[in-house]
Amino acid sequence: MAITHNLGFPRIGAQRELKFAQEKYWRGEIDSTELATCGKQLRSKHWQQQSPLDFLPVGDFSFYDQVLDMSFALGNIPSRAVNQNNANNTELDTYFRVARGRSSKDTDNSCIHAGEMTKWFDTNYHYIVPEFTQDSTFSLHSEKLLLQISEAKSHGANVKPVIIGPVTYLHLGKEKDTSNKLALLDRLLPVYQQLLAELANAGVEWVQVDEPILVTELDQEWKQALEHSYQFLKNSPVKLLLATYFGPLQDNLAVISQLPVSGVHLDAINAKHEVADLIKSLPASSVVSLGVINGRNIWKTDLSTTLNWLEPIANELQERLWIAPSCSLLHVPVDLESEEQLDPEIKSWLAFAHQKLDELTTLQTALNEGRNKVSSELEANQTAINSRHQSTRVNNPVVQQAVANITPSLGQRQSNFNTRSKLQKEHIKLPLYPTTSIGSFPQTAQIRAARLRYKKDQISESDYTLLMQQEIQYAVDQQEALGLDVLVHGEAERNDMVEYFGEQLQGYAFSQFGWVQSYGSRCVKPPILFGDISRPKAMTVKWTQYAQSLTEKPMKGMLTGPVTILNWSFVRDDQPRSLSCYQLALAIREEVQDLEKAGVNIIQIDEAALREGLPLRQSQWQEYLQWAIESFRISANGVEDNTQIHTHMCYSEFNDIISAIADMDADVITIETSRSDMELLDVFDHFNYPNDIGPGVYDIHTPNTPTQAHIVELIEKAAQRIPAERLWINPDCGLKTRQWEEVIPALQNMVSAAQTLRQQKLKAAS
Ligand SMILES: CN1c2c(nc(N)[nH]c2=O)NC[C@@H]1CNc1ccc(C(=O)N[C@@H](CCC(=O)N[C@@H](CCC(=O)N[C@@H](CCC(=O)O)C(=O)O)C(=O)O)C(=O)O)cc1
Ligand SMILES: N[C@@H](CCS)C(=O)O
Ligand SMILES: [Zn+2]
Repeated sequence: MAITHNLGFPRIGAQRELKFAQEKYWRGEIDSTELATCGKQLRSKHWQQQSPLDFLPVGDFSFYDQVLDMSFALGNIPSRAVNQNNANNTELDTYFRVARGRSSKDTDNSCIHAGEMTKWFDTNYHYIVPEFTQDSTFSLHSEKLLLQISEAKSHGANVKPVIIGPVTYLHLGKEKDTSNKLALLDRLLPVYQQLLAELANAGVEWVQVDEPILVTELDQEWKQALEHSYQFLKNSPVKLLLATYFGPLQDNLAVISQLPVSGVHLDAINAKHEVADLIKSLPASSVVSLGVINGRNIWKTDLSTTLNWLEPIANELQERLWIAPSCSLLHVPVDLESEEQLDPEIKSWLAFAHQKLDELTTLQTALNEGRNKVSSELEANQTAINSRHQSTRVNNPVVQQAVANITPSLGQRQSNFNTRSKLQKEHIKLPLYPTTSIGSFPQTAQIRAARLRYKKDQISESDYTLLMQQEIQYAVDQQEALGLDVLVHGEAERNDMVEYFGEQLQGYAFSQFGWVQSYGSRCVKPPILFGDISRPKAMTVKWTQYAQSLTEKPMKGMLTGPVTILNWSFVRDDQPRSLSCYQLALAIREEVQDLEKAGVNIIQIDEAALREGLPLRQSQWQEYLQWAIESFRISANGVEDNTQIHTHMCYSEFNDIISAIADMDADVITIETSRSDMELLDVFDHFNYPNDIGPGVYDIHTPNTPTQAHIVELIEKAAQRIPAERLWINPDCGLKTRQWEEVIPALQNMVSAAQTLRQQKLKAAS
């Protein structure tokens, strides 16, 4: 008898109800009761939808982030966020203050900095990093989880709370002083023990304890921490299902098999080859939960092939076999049925969260009652799988041939950087410390509303073009007035830096409602890469040309690079990622060349997700970097020497991959550095990185205006590491999430900082 369960359900809501409620609360348009009601309704709806499963997840809902929720449950709240001055301060306000730097009640815009945010393993979800000091203490605050357990039970459900395990929790966090966070483990474990006791009191039988760090390379001390922790929790009054996901266990399989837990969940999509060894290594009483439905993509599961593999395992394990998606469904959209505009053939190949759970229950019925009980479901599934395999829309021989014809020369510039740099200086006249921005300007409600009207056919294409041109004109005027040196068109016409390109490339499909949470209330709608990629026509040229027509200053063309498009799309599972990336590289190369032909002298190719896309295990980095860097080079290097190629990356910890970054050979790289006080530049200095660098001089994630003096200070620090002649001045990242009222004074200070430094340099020279 196989048992079904789910590791987590998307909480944002099929219509992004949670996002809209969060943002209304932050704007003061609804109160905390209304926000709580929205949360309760969503949870209730989601449990209802998961009701065919044997165990429902509880604790996967969050008003911002599940890691932050864990910090609150463990009483690990940064003291700066606890506002003692405000008697009306609620826990919700404190919570949002940690998440966002301020809460809806902080009308004074007080400068409490938000908790650091970083990506959740190799996904596009971002969590709030727990903070530790040597004085950190922990205390249990389980009220919210207990309340949700009783809510779930009122649905008559078998509940399975989901918590982040103690070792992963510590591993994910950051020491804010010189302490060693592992030393905190013994303070943390009693709180976990207390939590498990409270869950038992609430009638819980199983608790899912997530320890995804088990799919990463772990030092001996972290392996020991796992052993120590689960020995400590061994006599807990609930059964523990230790959940790992996102990859194989490799040498950690030996660790996990020694842990005294009642069950283990393995990602059987990415670690199918480890299933037999895991079963062998676990005690005969242990539950084996297999993640057999891919929780990271949107493709239908091949149910018959899965059953061929799973049936013997089910026979062997009997009631010890649990089946589930490979990981939480947080990373996929909610419901395919909402999609009305997807091509029916492509739609028939897809499964979102709802459909994945349907697949799971079909597998369960087939295993427990025989395939003939679900013969029509299996037949329909097989038809869809065959249709995808055989579709002529997937394969494009011309594209396949073009990839086969790739030679190293495609990734080579004509001359080396020194020669190019001289030519570019003659061609594009720029002052010392040239100022620029990263590309996007505020995506105002007006811009989004215009796009929505266009998508709903309420305005014509020409009206929409006109509206976007007005936005471009506005952005250009502002930049002229500010005195920036290299201008951008502002990206008003782009819904998202990846989806926008997906919408225009052949081989991509895109959804209407396929939203996935990226952080807090912010969502992305990853385009669906289903076939060979080609570019039917130019994608950005007319907007850039229009922008250039409005100014004498150089206008930077703005593209997203192949690696970032790949990493932030739902990708094919029928060919290696590297192959899809090369196809994207060829398409972007054509766009770069068209921009150059149209007279655009500076072209930025954003690779925001190149560093982020590194595999979880360092042993796989080289292989990834080889094809990723080559793809970037293919996209960028088909231009004349006097065309200047820029790239941009927001997450700029380059210590381990600086030679790969240098191999990209972009003429200019703009990076995020302001919060590190320019220390992230050390590695460029030590490596003698040869090309130009624009270290971000202010953090775009906060509404605070950087002062001119602070920017000057940062640039001076940068100039201690990189020769001034090779420095550019720009913000850390794009400005799409900011408002014009914030952008203007910040850029004013940035431009005047550059002017001050130029004058200082002149004086010093005379
Ligand atoms: C740099 N980042 C990105 C990542 N991944 C990407 N694919 N793209 C990125 O930029 N990963 C790492 C980071 C994550 N950061 C962000 C930052 C900001 C957002 C964000 O603002 N998301 C928006 C949605 C953006 C979008 O696609 N907008 C569309 C649709 C707009 C919309 O919702 N329209 C409403 C009506 C609105 C109105 O009337 O005013 C509707 O359709 O109902 C568009 O502009 O057309 C968000 O709101 O969450 C994401 C990740
Ligand atoms: N050109 C993009 C890069 C973001 S990482 C922007 O400015 O938004
Ligand atoms: Zn960026």
